[in-house]
Formats: sequence, structure tokens, C-alpha cells
Amino acid sequence: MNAAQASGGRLVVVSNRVAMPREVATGGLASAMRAALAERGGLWFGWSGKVTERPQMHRSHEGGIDYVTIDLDRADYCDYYAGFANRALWPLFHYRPDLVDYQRSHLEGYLRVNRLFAQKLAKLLRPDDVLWVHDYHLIPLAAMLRELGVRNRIGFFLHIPLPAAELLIVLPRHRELLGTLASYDLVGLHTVRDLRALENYFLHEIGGAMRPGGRLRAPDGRVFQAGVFPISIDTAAVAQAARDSVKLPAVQQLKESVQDRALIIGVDRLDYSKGLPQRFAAFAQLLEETPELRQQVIYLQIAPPSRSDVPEYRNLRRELERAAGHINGKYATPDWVPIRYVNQSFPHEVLSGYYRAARVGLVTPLRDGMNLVAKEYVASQNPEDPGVLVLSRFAGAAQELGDTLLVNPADLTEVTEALVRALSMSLRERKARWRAMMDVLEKHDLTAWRESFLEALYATRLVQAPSPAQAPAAAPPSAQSAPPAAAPAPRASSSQSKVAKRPLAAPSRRHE
Ligand SMILES: O=P(O)(O)OC[C@H]1O[C@H](O[C@H]2O[C@H](CO)[C@@H](O)[C@H](O)[C@H]2O)[C@H](O)[C@@H](O)[C@@H]1O
Ligand SMILES: O=c1ccn([C@@H]2O[C@H](COP(=O)(O)OP(=O)(O)O)[C@@H](O)[C@H]2O)c(=O)[nH]1
Repeated sequence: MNAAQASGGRLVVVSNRVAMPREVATGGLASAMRAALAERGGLWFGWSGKVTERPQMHRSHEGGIDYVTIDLDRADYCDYYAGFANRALWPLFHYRPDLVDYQRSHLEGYLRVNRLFAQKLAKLLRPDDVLWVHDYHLIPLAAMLRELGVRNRIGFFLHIPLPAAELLIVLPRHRELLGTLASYDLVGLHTVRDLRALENYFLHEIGGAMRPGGRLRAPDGRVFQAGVFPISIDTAAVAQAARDSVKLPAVQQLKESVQDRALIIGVDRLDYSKGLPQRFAAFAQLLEETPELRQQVIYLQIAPPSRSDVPEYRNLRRELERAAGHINGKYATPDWVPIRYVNQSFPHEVLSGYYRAARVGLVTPLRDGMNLVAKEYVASQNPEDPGVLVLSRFAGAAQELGDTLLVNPADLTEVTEALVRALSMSLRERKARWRAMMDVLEKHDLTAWRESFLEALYATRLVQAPSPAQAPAAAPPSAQSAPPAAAPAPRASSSQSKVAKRPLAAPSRRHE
């Protein structure tokens, strides 16, 4: 039993995306948290995925998990999700400042929805609950909960990359927004590179200071812990699902249609961060430069549409349709089509069978927080005849899966050469590389990720204070920015603080 279980407190997960039972969860965060909560039970709070005129709150209980979700009205959805989160934060954090479309109204909507989440959630909390907030949609949530008097332990995990400070400062009001990270007890990131970016930003842009043990002190004295926690998959379950997948008609049909050709597979949300145009171009280059492979390979790209209300995503879809049509038109023969481009999502069981049927897993994002598909591909392989992963060095997964073929996705020739190498790799080398990566994934699986994060969250402080269920509705001012009890820190003088005095706040919208 770990510290979190020993406490007896509920785990309360808060994320924009909630994977409801029986829904296909296309997105790493949703699939990972569903598995984590299924193991331990708890409450999952977030957006229902619905956009309605009259937003409602929905409650249900299944498989040991309480689900509480809220709808968004059109304005909130547009400003918060399709606006600030996915047109400002997402492109910037994925090193695409050229795609950032910052609008003040979007930021206001983002703050409005965070405040709405804080108000609804605060009423549901118990004193010993441990909160785990996820991702870039909800950066200021802890600060807003603290304003409402919530003193519970709150951890935050960023699922996407944290870019260098030079990029973060492009965001208007970045100090006010990112400074609120100090209201968490623990901030987790996927890689050491992300952690260094956070430390560097806090030191040089916020005016914070490093404290012993990987803690950071904000200018107002708040201290929080920061650490690296690479997310993972339920390795044993994925491997078992892949073994069982032979029975699935969908998997049998794919294998029959491929016959004895080599299958290359890609599985990605239709997102510009995933490097799909470059990947299609690399595959075209492979066919052009290696004519002997024509007829011998099939590239299956599964790409469920994502964030279609954001123009860049719609443009990408059109671009890929054109590219796939062009490549197939040029190289296809009456009995062979080189690219199978599928804008549909599949359940995990089917995907694991598809991964196992593929000689090559092609995962070439331009930037990616982690990329769980890379890990799922490895875990799904047949140990006696494993396929080869070709992986972008800019995916967080590359930090752990160094035994794969690492490529720079912008270098089409490098990707093409890696594909040739993967397709011709000896069984002996494939087995050796696969075993090394599987050792990593068996040790660092989803349970290990969750436990290490929660252990670290528990270690941040020892004293619990009452939650709003017991505390007055509005906490006294002194409680609002108190540093963690086990980590008291001197308060900086107000002149030292680079964080703007005006708090990030927006009028809250009525919500029924
Ligand atoms: O919720 P959506 O807007 O439909 O997007 C799906 C998710 O995409 C992102 O996933 C990230 O989390 C993965 C797990 O840590 C990680 O492997 C991947 O690299 C990230 O891109 C996003 O961060 C989630 O919030 C979304 O739910
Ligand atoms: O048709 C699909 C496509 C993707 N996924 C899942 O969606 C997640 C994608 O996570 P990843 O970290 O690779 O990228 P993200 O989409 O979160 O950026 C993985 O668990 C995939 O198995 C799925 O279940 N069905």
C-alpha cells in the first residue's frame, strides 16, 4: 500500500477531457487516466464534451469511478477550448509560435471556464481528497481553488512539452498565467528537458528561486515541487490485448488484405504537431527511390479528426487528403494501393492487433509531450517476431525508447533510410531492440507513473487543512497564498516580485 492509499483520501482527477465508460478515448491523457482511476477508484471531474445552450452538470458512477462532468455553452467552448487552449497554448507549447492566434477574449473565456470548474469542484471536495489536475487547459485552476479556500494537496501534470523561455515569453500576460503554477504542491512534466524549461522560466522570467530538493520558490514566497514523471501505458494489458487480438474479425481482415506485404502503421490524432505531411512525403520518397519496395509495402495511417473547429486542423485535413490522393494516384496499381488513409478511431483492442500486424510503427511528431502510441506499438509486438519502431527524437517517448530507430522528422531522407533499415532488419536485431525497450516499459508502466506522482505529491507536505466543506466559503487572505506547511519560505518583498499585482480573474458566467 502506498502513501496515497494509506491516507484513505479519494483521488480526484480533473481534466478537460473525460473518457466516459464505453467511449473510445482517442488521446493519451484520457486513456491513461481511465486506466489509473479504474485501478484505484475516485472522482473524475471535467468537461462533458457537450456544447449546449443551457449547460448542465452530469453525475454517474461506474467501475468504481464517480464521473462529474459539466457542459459548456458555445461562447465558453469557443474562447476556452477552441480559442486560448488550442490556438494559443497548444501551438506555442509545440514550438509553433507562427500558428499562435492570441485574442484577449479567448484568454478571458479560458479564465472564466477555469473559474467555473473551480466553483463547481470546490463544492464536491472532502478534506482528505487529493487533487490531480491535468494539462494546459487548467493551468490556473489551483490558484482559483485556493482563492475559494481549498487547502487540499493539489498536483498538476503537463501532458504537452514545455518550451524554452524564449518561446513562453511570446504569450501575452505569460507571467500572470504561468506564475499560478506556484499554487500547486507538485508540478509534473514528461522529460528533463521540460523540467529545465520550467526552472529556467521561473528563475529568469518570474523572478523565482531554486530551493533544495527540486523545489521552486515564487517571488511571493509560495514553494512548489517540480519533477519528471514520464507517462506510460498499462504494458501487461496492452501486450495481453495484442495476443488476444488474433480472434478479432477487424484484425483478421486487415491481415488478409495485407497478405504477405510489409505493413507500416501510423496512429495519430489529426494534429499538425504529429508531422503527418512530412511523414507522407517521406513515404512517397521511399517509393520513389526504392522501386523494388513498390507492391511490397502498405502504409496504414489511422488519423481520427481532432479539434475540427480550429482552422489549422481543418486545413491539415485537406492537405493530407490531397497528399494521400496524389501519392496513391502516382504509385497505385490495380491490385495495390500504397497508402490507406483512415479518418476513423478504433478501440484499443483493435489497435493493439493492428500494431502487432505491422512490421514497422512510424511515429514521427514534430513535437510531442510523450506519444503513447509509440509505447503501445512496442508493447503489442510478438516477442518471437517483433516489428521495428521508427520514432521522432522530438517525442517525449524518445527519452526512454533509445533502442529504437530515432529520426529527425524534418529530414525526409533520414526517415526514408530508417524505413529501409526497419524493413530489412534481421530478426536477431529486432528481438534485441524490442527486448531492451520492453524492459523499460515493463518497469515503467502506467501504475508506476501514477504511483510515483502520487508519492511525490504526498511527500510535498504533511499537514492537511480543512476543505470548503468545513471551511468558510471565502478563506482569509492569509490562507490564499500560504506556502505548503512542510516547506515554509520567506516572503519576497513586493518590489522583488515580477508577477503582476492584478490577479488573473474573469467574471464568472452563470451555470445551471
Ligand atoms: O482532448 P483533445 O483536444 O481531443 O486532445 C487529446 C489529448 O491530446 C493531448 O495529449 C497529450 O497527452 C498524452 C498523454 O500524456 C501525451 O502522450 C501526448 O504527447 C500529448 O499530446 C493533450 O495534451 C490532452 O489534454 C488531450 O486530451
Ligand atoms: O483510433 C484511435 C487512435 C488513437 N487512440 C489512442 O489515443 C492515444 C493517443 O495518445 P498519444 O499520447 O499518442 O497522443 P495524443 O493524441 O494524446 O496527443 C493512444 O492511447 C491511442 O491508442 C485510440 O484509442 N484510437
